[in-house]
Amino acid sequence: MILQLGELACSGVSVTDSGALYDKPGLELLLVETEACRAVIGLQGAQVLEFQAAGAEPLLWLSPRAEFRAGVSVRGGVPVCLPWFGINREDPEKPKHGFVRNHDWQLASAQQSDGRVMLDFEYDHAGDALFATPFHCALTISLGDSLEFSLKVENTGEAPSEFSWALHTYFSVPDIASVQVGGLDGLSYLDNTDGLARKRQDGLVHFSGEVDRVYENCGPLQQIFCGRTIECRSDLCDSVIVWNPGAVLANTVADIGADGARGFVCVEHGNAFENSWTLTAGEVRRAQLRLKG
Ligand SMILES: O=P(O)(O)OC[C@H]1O[C@H](O)[C@H](O)[C@@H](O)[C@@H]1O
Repeated sequence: MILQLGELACSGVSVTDSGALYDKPGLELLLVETEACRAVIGLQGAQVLEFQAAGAEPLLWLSPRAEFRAGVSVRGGVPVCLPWFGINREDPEKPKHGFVRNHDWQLASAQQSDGRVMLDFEYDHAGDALFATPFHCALTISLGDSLEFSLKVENTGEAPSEFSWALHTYFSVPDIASVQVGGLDGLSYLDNTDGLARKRQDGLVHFSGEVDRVYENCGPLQQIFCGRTIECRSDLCDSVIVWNPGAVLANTVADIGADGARGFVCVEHGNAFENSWTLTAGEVRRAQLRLKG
């Protein structure tokens, strides 16, 4: 069953829009305000835009230059990249990071229990020229003292198909120059700033300019050290992508800007490249992510 927003009757959750919250009309949003947290979620892309647990700093970065327009991904929060991550390997002309981040999802349910708000979003793709395989995906977003995601993807077509994806989290940090990312030591990664050359991570990840790396076959825990420690715990997310454009590249991106890159680090969880999922006809796969800090 799909909820019409007007029927939403979950305590702590209200319907608003980007005009009311950011003075930039264009997108419908949900505002979650409970004793445990405050969060903003866009119907477009089922994208969490803000999350702040009670007594903690804001977890996510939302660009002050973000656009709120139908069909355009909002810069910040947690965009969902799917059914392919990054540049489409068969046709680089196709939109980067797939298309589900640029379309409205359906809200299937909203409930509050044990102090957490749970929002169930669904997205159905019929199969088209962009991606021939029809699929169904469901994303449960759980909001309490942590921000949690549970993603399910189902191949509803009649032939096997490859899916790659990521929860592309923008974490808010005071200054990228002093950020370090842990939990990736000893892993090999594909360096997207060097033609996807395969390299090996030695110790913590540091930032002194553009960093764009895909780590494969990762463990379940990464940490972001940025004055506080943010913990990312995942289940069945074998790829971790670490990205910051650095000031030079950021200056060429309208919705970031040269000074914007200082304030965030992307540590993205999913399954891409070698870890992409091949789903047979009717097959369902799931993955989880929990963010706390
Ligand atoms: O600008 P977008 O399409 O949202 O992509 C933003 C970034 O996402 C990922 O982290 C990729 O690894 C980067 O190469 C890309 O630039």
